[in-house]
Amino acid sequence: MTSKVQAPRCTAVVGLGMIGGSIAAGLKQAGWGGEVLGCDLDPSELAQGLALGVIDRQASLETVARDADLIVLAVPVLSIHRVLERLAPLLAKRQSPPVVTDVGSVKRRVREAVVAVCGSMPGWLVLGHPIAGAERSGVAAANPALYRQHRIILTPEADTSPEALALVRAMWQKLGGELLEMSVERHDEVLARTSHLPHLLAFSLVDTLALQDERLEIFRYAAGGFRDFTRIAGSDPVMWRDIFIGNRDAVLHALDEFEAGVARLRHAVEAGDGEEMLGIFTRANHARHYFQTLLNQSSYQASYHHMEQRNVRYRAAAGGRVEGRIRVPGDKSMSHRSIMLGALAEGETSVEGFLEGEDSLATLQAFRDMGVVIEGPEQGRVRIHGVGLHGLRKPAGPLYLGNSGTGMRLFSGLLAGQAFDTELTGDASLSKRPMNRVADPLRLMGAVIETGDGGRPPLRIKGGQRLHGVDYDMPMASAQVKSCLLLAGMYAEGETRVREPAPTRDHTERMLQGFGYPVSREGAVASIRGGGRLSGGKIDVPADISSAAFFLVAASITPGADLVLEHVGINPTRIGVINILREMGADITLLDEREVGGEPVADIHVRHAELHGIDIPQDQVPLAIDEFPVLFVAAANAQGTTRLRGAEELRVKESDRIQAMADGLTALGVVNRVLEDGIDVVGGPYGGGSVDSLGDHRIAMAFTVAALRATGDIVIDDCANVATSFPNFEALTKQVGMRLQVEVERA
Ligand SMILES: O=C(O)C1=C[C@@H](OP(=O)(O)O)[C@@H](O)[C@H](O)C1
Ligand SMILES: C=C(OP(=O)(O)O)C(=O)O
Repeated sequence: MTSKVQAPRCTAVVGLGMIGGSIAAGLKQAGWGGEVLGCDLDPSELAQGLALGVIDRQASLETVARDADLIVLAVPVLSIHRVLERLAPLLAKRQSPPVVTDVGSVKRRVREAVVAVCGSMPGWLVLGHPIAGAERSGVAAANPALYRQHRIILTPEADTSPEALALVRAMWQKLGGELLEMSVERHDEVLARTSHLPHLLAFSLVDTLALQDERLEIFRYAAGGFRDFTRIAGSDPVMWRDIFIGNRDAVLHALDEFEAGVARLRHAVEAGDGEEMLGIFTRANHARHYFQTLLNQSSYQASYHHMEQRNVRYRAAAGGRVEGRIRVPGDKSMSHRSIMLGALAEGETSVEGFLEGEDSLATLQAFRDMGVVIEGPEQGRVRIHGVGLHGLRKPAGPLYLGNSGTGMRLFSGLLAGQAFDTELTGDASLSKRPMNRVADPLRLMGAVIETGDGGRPPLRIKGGQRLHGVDYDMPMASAQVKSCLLLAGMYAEGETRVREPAPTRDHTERMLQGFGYPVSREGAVASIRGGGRLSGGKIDVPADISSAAFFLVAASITPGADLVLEHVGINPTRIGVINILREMGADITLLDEREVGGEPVADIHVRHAELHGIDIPQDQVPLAIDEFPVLFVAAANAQGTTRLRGAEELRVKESDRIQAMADGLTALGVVNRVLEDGIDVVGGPYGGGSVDSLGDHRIAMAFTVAALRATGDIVIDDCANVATSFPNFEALTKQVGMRLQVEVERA
């Protein structure tokens, strides 16, 4: 309970069934304080509640109205009207009314009942609904843990009293619930879809089968599927009758949507349309997995669903070892591109080594939203049923790209050439990142794009535009901008030419070629002609050198370290981190160099070495752009000063990476000096401390590595986004001997 709210002297539960009983029992068990009264029409329920210790005292409604400071109405929805008719005049006699709340599964109907009795919604009444239940009913089934880690929806009105709301929130928090607030209308729509419709289907399926088979013979054979699907048909019939009467319109609307969906599937089954079935089943399968991980909460999902944020805190204990052989997850840049080109290709594309991180999963989901059938991912394997360059369908809503700058910038190019309008959105971090770098050149090509304030997301892209090739000089060295324009170039008339001020990663060019789409390169210019086609094939995504970088530095700075990183992509436009570390004195050897699907790959052997500070060569900056956070940690462990210049791009990544790293290093006692386009880091011993990753995955991982040589533990806040690029980071750190503990707390 929050410290401001005083627990009431007397809490009353009116309606002592399973739901009300669980509230009473939970409050008593959690030490809510004061007396807990039970009130029910059925004297045997009350007697049982008393015998079981669920309540302290049985009470009439008159006693409740006189004594209670908090009243929970846990009666069926259609009985609320009747209870209020008796309760309201009794409460009117009190000087200050108690706080009243309810637990009904439909809210509009309850509000109507309140208004009918009281004339308007009183400020002391807070409507609520715990999303928890069980098939058993009656106080004997009361479970004090029923609400723990379950969602509790409150639907306060504009004039609900803040004190009343705070008390009801405190009660649910005491019971372990997780609170959400929304409007009455939204609640009823959401619940119609997520709860009422599935119950309706379960009741109906069991009833239909039971009627067909009077001796219920069929149920003897009913296996897991039937059992799982129909479990909820065992729920309380009276409660559910009330819910369907109470939420009639929203339920009918949900049922209409469902019938349309069933009709589509029926048609596919009738026509033997395997492709359509696969589409429906893979989308459903994915949605189901996604839903299951929702409660585990990554920030991607939390911000999309406007859920209570959690702070994932890393506690990296000082010291540790770095040894063994590991394979870090698949390359993020290539994973995004494999889905994009696979979806736009003709024929199937199978991908291995796909990064199952949130950024690339957001890209995958966006194509599903545009009608592309994608099987997997399962252990890095994905099969994409390409629809061709003109086969995408208009998505039903905005495409949500989470934390991913690459996603948003590459999508803007390929969507500028589609026949339909789209909107691209992202999380809080992505919503602050500059998008004019793609919107401006795309407009030169004839695209129509609106950005949010200051050239930030969301991006609204108008479809049906005729694009034409341009000759574009990029003002910054950005592979995302280059890739965006090359993708748009496939839809443009004539040739699109992009000149880069310094070489940047060339995965788009390589992969386009691999899909049979010609791209030419003369010096600093990459060019493409519109009107070609992509043909699907196989893609092997190597391990991501940007993820390997954390372990390259970890091993380099840790005495005795000896580590092999397997199957890492060593594309020359990505190996700045190796070049820079070697120049600092690192002991890094490439083993078994080979080419896999058009990309060079090697196992990387790295051992501890004494590092020394250097002036980082400017031509290496774009080739190591994502690796600087952890390179600064290498610098903190080197003899002398390491100087970085020409890296202003670091200021517009998931965080301002120059400032975020400088602040964290300073907190540990590492001397540094910040410049507009870089930083000086002075090597030397440093301590532990608290740092904020600012929700930036690479800052979080960099400070985890720093702990290997710190004299105290490093605590890092806001680390959920590590899952965007490196979902098994924690497991791999443990595997090599680092000492990372992950804690999750409600923010
Ligand atoms: O094209 C890509 O896949 C990427 C390009 C780089 O961004 P910029 O193009 O902004 O430099 C990099 O920081 C990002 O992580 C991935
Ligand atoms: C900058 C990065 O990614 P993005 O731009 O795709 O968000 C990164 O992964 O470091």
